[in-house]
Amino acid sequence: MGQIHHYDAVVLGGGTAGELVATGLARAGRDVALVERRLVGGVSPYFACVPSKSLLLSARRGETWEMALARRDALTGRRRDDPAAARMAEAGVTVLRGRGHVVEPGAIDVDGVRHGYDDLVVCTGSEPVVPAVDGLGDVPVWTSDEALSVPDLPRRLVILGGGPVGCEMAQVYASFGSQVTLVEASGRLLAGEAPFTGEVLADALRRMGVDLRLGAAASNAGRKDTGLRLWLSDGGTVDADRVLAAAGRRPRVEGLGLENLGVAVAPGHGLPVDETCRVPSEAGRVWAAGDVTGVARTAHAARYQARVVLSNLLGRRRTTDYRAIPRVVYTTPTVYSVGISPRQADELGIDLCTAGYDLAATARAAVEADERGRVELYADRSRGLLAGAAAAGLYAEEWMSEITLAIRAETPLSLLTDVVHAFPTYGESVEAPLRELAADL
Ligand SMILES: Cc1cc2nc3c(=O)[nH]c(=O)nc-3n(C[C@H](O)[C@H](O)[C@H](O)COP(=O)(O)OP(=O)(O)OC[C@H]3O[C@@H](n4cnc5c(N)ncnc54)[C@H](O)[C@@H]3O)c2cc1C
Ligand SMILES: NC(=O)c1ccc[n+]([C@@H]2O[C@H](COP(=O)([O-])OP(=O)(O)OC[C@H]3O[C@@H](n4cnc5c(N)ncnc54)[C@H](O)[C@@H]3O)[C@@H](O)[C@H]2O)c1
Repeated sequence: MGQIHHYDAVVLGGGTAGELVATGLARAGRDVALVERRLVGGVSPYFACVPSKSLLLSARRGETWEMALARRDALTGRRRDDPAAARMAEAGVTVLRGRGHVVEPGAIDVDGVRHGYDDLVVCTGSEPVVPAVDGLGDVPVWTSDEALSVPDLPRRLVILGGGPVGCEMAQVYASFGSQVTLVEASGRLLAGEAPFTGEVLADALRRMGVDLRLGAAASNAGRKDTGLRLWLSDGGTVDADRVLAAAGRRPRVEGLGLENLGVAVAPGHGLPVDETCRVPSEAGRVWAAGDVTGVARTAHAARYQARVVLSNLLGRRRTTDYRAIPRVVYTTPTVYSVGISPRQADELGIDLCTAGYDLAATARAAVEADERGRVELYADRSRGLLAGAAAAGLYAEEWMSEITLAIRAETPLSLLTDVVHAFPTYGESVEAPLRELAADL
């Protein structure tokens, strides 16, 4: 097998992270190839962030399913990647279509053709986990890929998992008329986040007619004359026409030839990276960014890590700081979490001082005629600084950025309490809890 070209860098995986690294390197004059086996752009524009947010917006506006599909398919470019590939070419990136597999340090095979590189950047993303449920292979199962790309509107949909994907999809499909049952193994929705967020969301979903089965896992599945049946660990059953597996995603590390670089990945974990996003390896310069690292698993975190890799590759040392990466669920109301959660604080033995505020007490809630939601701020008592926050409320994805900045910048509470918010906004809701924390610490 002859080597056809030696690149300064090969980026393996052309999603959110890979595109950013590859274009940045090319624009800086480096000879760079992007290896992509499916669609240039990865999952976000075609199967994840963009279509899910489009459908949620259509649901909120009360559009018909047909209008929502038309909007979704236009925004995703009907899942064609020509524009994204053209952007790469314009930036000077060589796109190598096919499956990449490292054969030895400095050499990668792409569908039978060998290419050389100085730096390798692994940006292969993640893949959905279909839970091990007996009989699930015999019934129609979607992952978010299908739920966000096909035109079907199942009459009865059962969703396995009450994380961000399960909650967003429950709201979408229930809004457009599917009878939705959501099965979540732990006792609440968004199990890793502040408990009130899952409660606010559960209330919103129940009001739309979603049947929530919390604290129950699916144990068996089978076909029925009309559709399928799921048997749950709490003895209950669910009849439906389709299952949507929303039970998490795993970093895509298999089949990449990482063993040929002496890189070991612990089962169920992401590709290990140091604070510069470099993969510890004896075999050359290997970097990683995005879901494959398993760190923060959002598009904005993928872009952040990609910028860190890019900077280091261009000779400007930069390190990551994950203290204030937002985690947002774009339902109505929105759930926004950032920094440390009460559960993480418990696990880490961090003493949190908590102050909260119900959005109903803001003038904005009266104006919007929407009193749902709450904000909670968490300060690290030993440091006297904000360490985390959570909010469930309309537009929280916009008005919580200030708290994100405060956590990242370690802004003193005395200064935060001097910030003036416009009236009438939901943003005013952080003023009272900030004063409370400043008084307590
Ligand atoms: C339903 C859903 C909704 C989401 N909504 C949001 C949201 O609203 N906001 C948000 O911030 N995040 C959201 N996310 C998460 C977000 O989509 C991901 O964090 C982000 O897209 C990860 O980007 P990435 O570059 O790491 O991976 P990807 O975009 O998955 O890119 C990886 C690429 O690598 C390619 N690849 C893999 N292996 C190989 C190989 N061997 N050879 C060649 N190519 C290969 C794949 O084909 C893929 O194109 C959502 C996720 C889902 C599932
Ligand atoms: N808005 C966003 O930023 C956004 C939106 C969607 C997804 N994402 C990303 O995608 C990733 C995957 O999201 P997700 O919601 O699929 O995963 P998740 O891991 O967040 O949640 C999966 C849930 O499924 C439950 N579960 C697992 N097996 C089950 C079973 N057999 N029966 C019932 N419940 C079961 C788990 O208890 C868990 O609560 C997340 O890491 C997230 O960062 C982000």
